[in-house]
Amino acid sequence: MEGLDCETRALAMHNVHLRRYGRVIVDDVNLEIGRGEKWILFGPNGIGKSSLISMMSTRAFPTSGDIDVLGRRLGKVDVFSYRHLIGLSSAELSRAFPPFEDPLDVVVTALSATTGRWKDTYTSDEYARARRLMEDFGIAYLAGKQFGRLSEGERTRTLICRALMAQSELLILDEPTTGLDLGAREITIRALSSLHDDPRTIIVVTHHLEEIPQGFDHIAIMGRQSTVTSQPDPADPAPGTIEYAGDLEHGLTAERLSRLFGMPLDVHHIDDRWSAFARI
Ligand SMILES: Nc1ncnc2c1ncn2[C@@H]1O[C@H](COP(=O)(O)OP(=O)(O)OP(=O)(O)O)[C@@H](O)[C@H]1O
Repeated sequence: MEGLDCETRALAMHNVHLRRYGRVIVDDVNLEIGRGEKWILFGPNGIGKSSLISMMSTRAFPTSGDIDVLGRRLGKVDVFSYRHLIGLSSAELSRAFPPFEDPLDVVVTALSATTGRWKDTYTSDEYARARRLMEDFGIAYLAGKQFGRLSEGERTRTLICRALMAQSELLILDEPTTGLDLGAREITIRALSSLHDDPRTIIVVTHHLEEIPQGFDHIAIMGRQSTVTSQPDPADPAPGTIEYAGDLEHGLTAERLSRLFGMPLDVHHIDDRWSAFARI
């Protein structure tokens, strides 16, 4: 692969395709992310963002193409030898925990990359760090409760704390503000904005421009792979691919977003926050 070398590259995808049950979901994705960079992954519903995240986090393998995560080629190196270097927060991951698990343990078990505490033990310093993270995200009160009984917003924030707890080099947060009320959303965006100079590589998936944390200055935008057949088929939509990867300012244009969502949109960037609205 060209571009960044493996020392400076956190992630590289080259001609990546993913097929599920005979249907191509992700088509010809090429993407390079440098170590320490802060990226947004953006695109319409069903375009393949979560599928891409599954591969970036070593939970799924491409049907064809090459993926290098933290310098290891997916499929060539045992993923369990380096998965602890990847912090992940996603709705899918939240289903992996026993319902009676203490949210504090959900956070602290990131250190051993396990989902469910058993014989593993953690130091008081490690628990203190987990509690501090939960305080930062406004969920310190959840310690001692049961993970399975949390609201969607509480679960989401617990998983973000868990992703930050791990000694990871790559952090992937899939829709970290889903289900959060306005206050919780702003606390989360502020906490993520404070990571702008963190040495870790961070990728945040979001649907809403106003949820882009400050300091996240790269964006990968997914769109439908254009086909030679002119008419789009709603029953069998074309697979998703990366149609733009680069800096936010050049990526988030009204013209591109209007085309992507099939409606005239205005894009605003005020006081370091982005937003988009349909043109009336
Ligand atoms: N295991 C699977 N088997 C079959 N189809 C799948 C599978 N996983 C995802 N898909 C399909 O692949 C497409 C992309 O799904 P994916 O969840 O990656 O999209 P997304 O961009 O994350 O969507 P959203 O924004 O709605 O969360 C969808 O059409 C989905 O139905």
